[in-house]
Order: sequence, then C-alpha cells, then structure tokens
Amino acid sequence: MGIPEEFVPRTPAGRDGLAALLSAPREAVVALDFDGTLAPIVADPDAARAHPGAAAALSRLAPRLGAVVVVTGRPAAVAVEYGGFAGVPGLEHLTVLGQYGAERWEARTGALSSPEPPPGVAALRAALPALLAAERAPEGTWTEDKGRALAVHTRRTAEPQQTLDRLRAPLAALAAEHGLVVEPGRFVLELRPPGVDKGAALTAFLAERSARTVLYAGDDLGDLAAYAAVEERRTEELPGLLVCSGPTTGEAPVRELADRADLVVPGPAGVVGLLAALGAELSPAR
Ligand SMILES: O=P(O)(O)OC[C@H]1O[C@H](O[C@H]2O[C@H](CO)[C@@H](O)[C@H](O)[C@H]2O)[C@H](O)[C@@H](O)[C@@H]1O
Repeated sequence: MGIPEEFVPRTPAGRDGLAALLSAPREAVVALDFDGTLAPIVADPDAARAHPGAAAALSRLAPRLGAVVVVTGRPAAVAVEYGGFAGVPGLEHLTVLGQYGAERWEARTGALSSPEPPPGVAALRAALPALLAAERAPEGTWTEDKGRALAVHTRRTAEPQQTLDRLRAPLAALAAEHGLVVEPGRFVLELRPPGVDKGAALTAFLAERSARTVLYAGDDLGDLAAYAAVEERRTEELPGLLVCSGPTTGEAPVRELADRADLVVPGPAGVVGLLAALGAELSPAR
C-alpha cells in the first residue's frame, strides 16, 4: 500500500524517521500538539475542539505504537475535554502533558497530576486588569485564566498583530515582576512560570518510554522547543520526523517551524490525514 505521496517527508532525516517508525512502531512515540495541530484554530479559545476525524485516526494508530502523547500549552484537563480523549477505545494508554509539561493526565487511570501554581500567578491575576486598562488594550482583548498561567489573546481585536506587538513589552515587564515568563503564540501572549517547556517534557517522555523513534507535530512557537529536542535526539542516532501543521486561517505560517519541518501538512485536517495513513499502513487488515 505505502504512505501517500503527500505525507512523504521532504528531507532525508524525515524519511529516516518515517522509515524507523514504520519498521518498529512498538518503539515509536507519536507526540502531538493540540491547538492548531489536532484542533482547528477558532476565534474563541473555549470553542476549540479536536478535528472530527482525530479520535478515530488516533484510536486506530495508537494500539500499534509504543505510545501517543499530546503535549500542549492547555491545562491537561481542558485538552482532554476539548479533544474528547477520555474513554475512547484504542486510546486507553494516551498521555496528555498539559501546561507545557507541568501537568499530566493518563487515560489508563484517569489520574491528573497538577502541581500548585507559584504565588506569582495569583499576584499577576490581581495586577493584570489594571495593566491592560493602562495600556488601553482594545475591545476584543481577552484573558484566559489557566490556573497556573494567564494568556492574553488578541485574535478578536480589530488589529490582532498590532495589539500583540504593543502589549508585548509591558506584559513581559509585568511577568518578570512576578517571577514569570512570556510564552508567545498565535495572537496570544501567555504569562506563565519558567522552568518547563515542550522540549523538556518530550525528552523526559521519550526516555521514560525507551523510545527508538519519534514523530512530533506542532504549529506554533511553543513547539520549537520540542522540535529542538527531536533535532538533538537525531544527533544521538534516534530518528525523528518533524511535522508542521500549516495555518488554514489565512494568517502567516510560523516561518521557523515550517522551515525546520520535514513535512508540512495543511492544518489539523492534514495531521489527521497523516495519522490515518500511518494507521492504515500499520494495520494488520491491510
Ligand atoms: O500548545 P497548544 O496546544 O498549541 O496550545 C497553545 C495555545 O492554544 C490556544 O490558543 C490558540 O488557539 C485558540 C483556539 O483555536 C486561538 O483562538 C488562539 O488565537 C491561539 O493562540 C489556547 O487558548 C492557549 O491556552 C494555548 O496555550
């Protein structure tokens, strides 16, 4: 049967990663970002849901692999809810690493581990509205409270990029005052605790599972740390495939991610197509 041409990586390293995954799937980890990768980007973050084909594609693929893990900036419980990942046959061993790896949910037990946020987050929560007012943040600016982080979204303002650029420095200063850092993303500036990122989360997960190969798919700046982790593992002879979920909303792609990817697919529909193609290729019934 073979993998369709549209999912064949453009780089030799990516083709090695794909070949390793297909030849020894039980030793492979497939790691996926959530927003923009499994879930189409929408204007209201609370309305984001996994692509309708995601659960089916994952549930066919996951039992053939060493592990599937979702690595997201969302709180783990929110990704589980919006992804519809709980109780899905085939996804009994799914892991979700939330808040850039600070939180963890296991489908096998339903257990969620979520450490207490550092005190700076509560102080930030109290100070942020005044700062946004002082900076005359325009209508449509919206703050998402993630418990251990606060994300200021500009997608619903009249000028999302200009608003983001204008708020960047004052939000960075406020974050620093409270011992926090700014994580930039697609029309969002997230103020969160330092010390975790998707690269460290992915590296620890690969070690835990003794992975011999990895596929990582992402769409945003927060995924660059995971890309770096895969690139680092490649220097240690662990093959890896980097997938970029390209934007389908008319906004510019995250250039650095697209440039470093072995394979660029058109948004979550493309990611689901890739997962379905891998599932079909690895399925004994083919
Ligand atoms: O690591 P991810 O799973 O990609 O999460 C990153 C952030 O995604 C969410 O914001 C993004 O998606 C929204 C819904 O499509 C969109 O409206 C927003 O413009 C995007 O930035 C989420 O709201 C954040 O909490 C995540 O950190």
